[in-house]
Amino acid sequence: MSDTLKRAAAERAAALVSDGMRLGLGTGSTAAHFVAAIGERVRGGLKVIGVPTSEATRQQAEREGIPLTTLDETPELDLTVDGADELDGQLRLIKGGGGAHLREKIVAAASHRMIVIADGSKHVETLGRFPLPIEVVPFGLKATEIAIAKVLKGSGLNPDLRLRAKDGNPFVTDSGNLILDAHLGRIEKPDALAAALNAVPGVVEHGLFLGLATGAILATGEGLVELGQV
Ligand SMILES: O=C(CO)[C@H](O)[C@H](O)COP(=O)(O)O
Repeated sequence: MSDTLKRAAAERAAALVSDGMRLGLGTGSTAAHFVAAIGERVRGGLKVIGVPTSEATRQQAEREGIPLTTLDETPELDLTVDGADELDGQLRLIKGGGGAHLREKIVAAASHRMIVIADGSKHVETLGRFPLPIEVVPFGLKATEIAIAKVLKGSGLNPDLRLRAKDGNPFVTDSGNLILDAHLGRIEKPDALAAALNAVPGVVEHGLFLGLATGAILATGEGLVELGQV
């Protein structure tokens, strides 16, 4: 997706923000355009507070001069704007390509509205082409991996799990955990899979976001397309 399209979706989302809003600030290259657009509006006098979904977003928001808070101080948010790796027609998402899905999901769940900003190519018929990120605690990694593989097999899915790496080392999340990326191809029953993964000890959070997004702004070559309530 070109940066211009990402920015267009982000700027449309930023236009939905008004004074006094408590915002969840997403993570990733598309969300970064939203944070930049909000920063510009804050410098122009907009009064908002934000909860960042990652350390990277926190640093960007601080540079932009966006006042920040935490979910401990502000447990209820008006609007979260975040990117996604995939979304389907029911606004079900795969997130976590940037490894931030644990905080992203907590922040989205604390928000009255969650708007996804993404390019049109992320809109799919069936989720699963993008590998599903599963965040696990480092303790007992092998046992947890075996348990997840059993769940995948039991769900009729290929248990192709790969430990995410960065610069030759295991990728470590902001919360000190590891990520197993599940290369599934198609997820026909996301609700059942989400429930089964949630039941595995050692799984902290997976990247299936079900019933959280309330709207989406998709940037396509032909312009912006809106899904759900925007
Ligand atoms: O879930 C995410 C990070 O954990 C991102 O929102 C997702 O990876 C999309 O990123 P980008 O906008 O860079 O394509």
